[in-house]
Amino acid sequence: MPDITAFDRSAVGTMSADKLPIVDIGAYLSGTATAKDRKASSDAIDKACREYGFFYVTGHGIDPEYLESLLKLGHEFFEQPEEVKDSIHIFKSMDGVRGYQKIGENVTYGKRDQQEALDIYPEPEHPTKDQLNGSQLWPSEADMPGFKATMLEYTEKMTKVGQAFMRAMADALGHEDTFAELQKDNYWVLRVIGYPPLPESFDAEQGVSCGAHTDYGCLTFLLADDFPGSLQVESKDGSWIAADPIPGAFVVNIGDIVDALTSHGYKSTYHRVIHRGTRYRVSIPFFFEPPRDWLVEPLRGLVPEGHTGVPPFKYFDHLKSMIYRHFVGADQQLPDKPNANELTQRG
Ligand SMILES: N=C(N)NCCCC[C@H](N)C(=O)O
Ligand SMILES: O=C(O)CCC(=O)C(=O)O
Ligand SMILES: [Fe+2]
Repeated sequence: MPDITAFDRSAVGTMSADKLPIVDIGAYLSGTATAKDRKASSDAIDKACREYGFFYVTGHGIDPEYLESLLKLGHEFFEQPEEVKDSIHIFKSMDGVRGYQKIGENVTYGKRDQQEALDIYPEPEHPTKDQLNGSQLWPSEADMPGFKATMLEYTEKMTKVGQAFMRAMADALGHEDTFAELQKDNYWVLRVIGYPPLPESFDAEQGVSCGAHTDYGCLTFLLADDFPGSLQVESKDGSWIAADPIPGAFVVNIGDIVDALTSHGYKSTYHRVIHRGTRYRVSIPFFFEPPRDWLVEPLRGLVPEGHTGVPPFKYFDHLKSMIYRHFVGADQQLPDKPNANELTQRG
């Protein structure tokens, strides 16, 4: 069980003046970079993954205007009439999780998040009612022309950036074979989130914009409207660092899978959203994931002496167990995170 009482994650808490590091992935995407360029890049990535698990990424090669247009599409989606959004509500999807969720229907550690959202997953070859195997619900072409094509195109572009990141990590950590497996048939999750501002005086005990959590996959690439202070990252001393957007950069964080693989060497860090003010905020996290049927095993040589590492688990089981506890009405006991504390308990 994760120790979520170690810090007071529900209260607003102390903010830190610390800033997240900036790393450049360009050397892993360009055909002309030298081995020296790649070394500089992978060293910086290694340091950022160990110290923060959260950083800014430049050199990804994705056009800033295109990214702006995606955020605009996100706004347009949430501005649709309630009936349009309801027509693709998750409760209407085959597997209960692909589509729209209203404000308060998302739950993090038992508290309702003050956000609405659209969850998008890869379309299975043969959709069924099995968990995470349904058909994706999309806004109709009449309501939102081009929305589906644009979002799917974005997942393709981001999968390539995620794979470049895996190459940088392989260079930093060794284990080329494992990292080669993490660069093909990658699963992904795309979430479009809308946050109305919290009321002037809100009770954190009743839930914030998004409660503190870690992400479940390999890497999260976040695209978000520029609202300083809204996204906050937990630092080692328990204070919160503002992960304010930087133009042209993604905010990137390590997820549970890379955390487990590296025996917590690369950290999946708790983060949360407390969005205040007067304007509506949209964010679009792209979750870069392992292949669907991947078995996660701690990498040899990275398990601290005297420990056994996180016991092997199936990535997709982890994803399903996390996803199906997210929504109102679901079983709301605290999820068992494979990355939390297990290492020291089993050592
Ligand atoms: N697919 C992902 N990672 N979605 C983001 C999760 C936000 C926290 C979630 N309600 C929780 O309870 O963990
Ligand atoms: O909206 C944000 O800035 C972050 C959202 C997030 O952490 C998530 O959905 O996993
Ligand atoms: Fe997150």
